Amino acid sequence: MQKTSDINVVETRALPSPAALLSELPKTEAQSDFVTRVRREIQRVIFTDDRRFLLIVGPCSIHDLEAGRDYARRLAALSREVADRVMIVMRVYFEKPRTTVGWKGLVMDPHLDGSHDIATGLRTARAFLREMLDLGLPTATELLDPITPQYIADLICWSAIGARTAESQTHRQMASGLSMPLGFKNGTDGSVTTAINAIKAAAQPHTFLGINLDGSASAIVTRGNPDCHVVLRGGSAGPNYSPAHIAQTEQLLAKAGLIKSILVDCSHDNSAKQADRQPDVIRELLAQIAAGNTSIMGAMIESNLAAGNQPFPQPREKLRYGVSITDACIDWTTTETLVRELHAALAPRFA
Ligand SMILES: O=C[C@H](O)[C@H](O)COP(=O)(O)O
Ligand SMILES: C=C(OP(=O)(O)O)C(=O)O
Repeated sequence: MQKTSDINVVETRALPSPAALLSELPKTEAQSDFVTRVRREIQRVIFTDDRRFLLIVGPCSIHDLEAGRDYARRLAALSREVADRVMIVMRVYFEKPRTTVGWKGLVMDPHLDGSHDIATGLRTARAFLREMLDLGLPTATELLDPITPQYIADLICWSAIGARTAESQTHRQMASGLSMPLGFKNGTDGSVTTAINAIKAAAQPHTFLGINLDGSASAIVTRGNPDCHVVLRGGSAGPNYSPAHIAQTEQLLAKAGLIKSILVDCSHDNSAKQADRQPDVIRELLAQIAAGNTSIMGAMIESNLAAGNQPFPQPREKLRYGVSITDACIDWTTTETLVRELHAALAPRFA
């Protein structure tokens, strides 16, 4: 008989079940309380009465755990310093969507060598998230593969669905069952309607295919996630954080019956992938806030210990410490100065 399936499948490798990983690396009561409290605080910043500015900041991707810890310790200290006006959440991104191909993040390839040891990737991600929470640092990530959340989502305070997947029904369904506030990016073509449609879809109940905690194929039945918002990240036509773009997004949100709450990603097409333009984007947002804007509730910045990025793949021992292997970032000193500037500029709001 002719073979009609698995023609292009080389191998299937069994993974530990989510339940096995959760029991190997359980969360403590303190971590659970922290995640619950932070999610509630973020929800209040997005939708109700917490007037702090939500700042999602950190590396484009985590590839070196020691550098990630080094960055996190600095960010935790800075976060305590500005906590009265700025709510800092660290980008702890383990899954990277690619325009064509490239390294897909620590979950998919933790050894950075194309061996794709996903079991180790999931274990590493979970262990690292626990460390972040123990530092008192809220966690943000992009959820890309629809199975990954079963292994790590209990340790995540805020998540993103990226520009390449905001239009995907699979991701909207997944979002409908997630327990944390979540930002949908506008499409890579700049379409904000994509993100708005995603918010509407994710708020509804869904039933879809997934795995349960034991790893068995299951129909997952969700309630709908009411805590989703728009993230403006620019698009193929250029940036979308100008007063005119913000006003247009407010109108689209109002027309859809959604709250006018917008987070601006200062990176990606909002800075033409020139990382050092990100401070200017923050300054423009601050100018709009000073002029009376109330819909901009936060921003995202790609930042690392050192500026820029470095070519990848290349031998691990040749990688420069604290430098991104995905998108370029601003360095720590620039980040620290910018966050303090943001904190100072927000003083009138709390006077
Ligand atoms: O944030 C990361 C990147 O912009 C995204 O993963 C796409 O990267 P690529 O265009 O280099 O594949
Ligand atoms: C991939 C990312 O962003 P976007 O989906 O906006 O390209 C990201 O924030 O890492």
